[in-house]
Amino acid sequence: MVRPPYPRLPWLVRRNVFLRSQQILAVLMRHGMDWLFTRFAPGADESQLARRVFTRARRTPAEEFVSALVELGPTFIKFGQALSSRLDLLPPEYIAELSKLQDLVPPTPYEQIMTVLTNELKRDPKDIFIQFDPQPLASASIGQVYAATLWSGEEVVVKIVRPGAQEVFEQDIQILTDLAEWASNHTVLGRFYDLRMLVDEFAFTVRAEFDYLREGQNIEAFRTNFADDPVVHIPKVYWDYTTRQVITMERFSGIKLNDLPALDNAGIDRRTIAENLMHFALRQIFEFGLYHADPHAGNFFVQPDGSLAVMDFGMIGRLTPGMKRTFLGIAEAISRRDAEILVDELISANIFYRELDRRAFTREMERLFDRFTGLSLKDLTGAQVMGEIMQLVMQNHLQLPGELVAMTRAIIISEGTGMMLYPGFQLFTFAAPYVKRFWQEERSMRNMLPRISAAAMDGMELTMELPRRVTRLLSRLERGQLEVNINTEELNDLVSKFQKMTNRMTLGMILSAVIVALSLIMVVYKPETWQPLGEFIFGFALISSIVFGIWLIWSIIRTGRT
Ligand SMILES: Nc1ncnc2c1ncn2[C@@H]1O[C@H](COP(=O)(O)OP(=O)(O)OP(=O)(O)O)[C@@H](O)[C@H]1O
Repeated sequence: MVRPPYPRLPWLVRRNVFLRSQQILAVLMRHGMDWLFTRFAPGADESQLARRVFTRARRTPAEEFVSALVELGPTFIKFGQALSSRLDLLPPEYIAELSKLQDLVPPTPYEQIMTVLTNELKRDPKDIFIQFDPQPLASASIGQVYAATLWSGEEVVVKIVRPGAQEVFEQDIQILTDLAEWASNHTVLGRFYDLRMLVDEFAFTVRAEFDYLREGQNIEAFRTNFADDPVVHIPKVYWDYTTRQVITMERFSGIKLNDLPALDNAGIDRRTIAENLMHFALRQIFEFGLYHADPHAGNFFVQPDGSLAVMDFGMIGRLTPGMKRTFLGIAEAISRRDAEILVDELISANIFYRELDRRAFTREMERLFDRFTGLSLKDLTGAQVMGEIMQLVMQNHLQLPGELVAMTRAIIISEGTGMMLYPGFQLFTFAAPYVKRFWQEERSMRNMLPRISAAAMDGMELTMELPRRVTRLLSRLERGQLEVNINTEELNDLVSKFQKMTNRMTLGMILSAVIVALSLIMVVYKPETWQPLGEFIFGFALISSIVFGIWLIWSIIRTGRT
């Protein structure tokens, strides 16, 4: 992945960064999270570390983790929210705690927000809005949302970035990046996961959320995709009143999706709402490859006919056709209970891992499928199946691509809301026609032709290149110049073990030599002829040799290399 450049901070800010780093470390330690920084040592494993935390903390480690994030402020709360989607990295109890995180922060005073609005729109807001409610509809970590009315009478919401929020975010990101860098080289967590990539992905997503022009473009893309869909409504963006830090869009009304009593009172069929919600999720993924990555119930207003008005397009996921095929490959492997194919698909999905026992992983997956034997897909929920697969992925220290995990999470959240609305809702049954349509589209001539022609071009290129490459290879082989570079972690481990062994042997030989030399000196020179200084040096050398010798024997016994 390309690392987005982050601005080099001036000296004064760097000083603040230093102070903030100290504060962050202090908070983490106070919440019993020093295990995060446990230095890498062969044999250490996270379950031992987690147990240590259990014995130390009054609350569960997951609760401690979340309260530390809350104490550290908006960037860390957002980081926690991003981590709550990482079903592949964290155990379910952490995901459950992190999902409760809300970034509701005390509102920035109205006057300060108005200054941003005036500076951004370069006009007095009174010239644009006939009415502007000073009480925010919502106050999140990035921006505040206000209800307003344009002079034309159109009802809008105006989202305004909080002044200074991005500076604080950049400062915290620098610290998180430095921590991730250090932890990658020195800690147990860093041994298994690409922490730097995790922070980079997070920084990339949140930076995008600070850019309302981008959010406006996302909304436009969704409006185009769902223009002909009667059950999904996407707000209109007012571009004349939209800048990087201000976005003005159509205001929706309706009943929030999670307000079940209000939905029942209004007599709206809950099953229809659940199906509309899942229809929205599946069309995004299988048809457009562009999806709302945060489809929690609070982001939808239900209309009287059961259709859905969608809000909050800050977090958007994109899927390449390849990623879509991988996802469907995974779904097909699950439906056929074929562990081999499932592992193949996961591995080909560009996952990150440092070490993987593929056979053991496949066996564990087979065991998982055995547990599902006798159950049809109709009896299972997506959350159950994906949750269990993600558990195995986590236990084997695999890190899936962020897009794949975010999409899985989006489906699982929609399924959860669907089941809350209508307990009989079945994801797999409902999704089947969407999947079928996707495959038909995939295998249609229109889609196959470009892929076939690309493959044919690759094949031709290879055929033309092949004789030259084979000749070069053979001539190198004849000259004995063929070099093979092997650079694996295991080999490095082995080399370092050999070095340790050699060092010990050398040290042992030196110690033996010193002890033999000292014994000879004792025999040749009579102790009564010695000066006090000589006695001292002799005694010191003898005691040091004995201590060293004992340490050497003890360290050999400890590591079991006798
Ligand atoms: N188009 C809209 N019509 C009506 N209300 C809206 C609209 N957009 C946003 N809101 C209200 O403002 C709230 C916050 O909006 P939104 O989620 O877009 O802001 P945000 O700053 O991205 O917040 P968060 O960080 O929580 O996602 C929504 O839950 C909703 O109540």
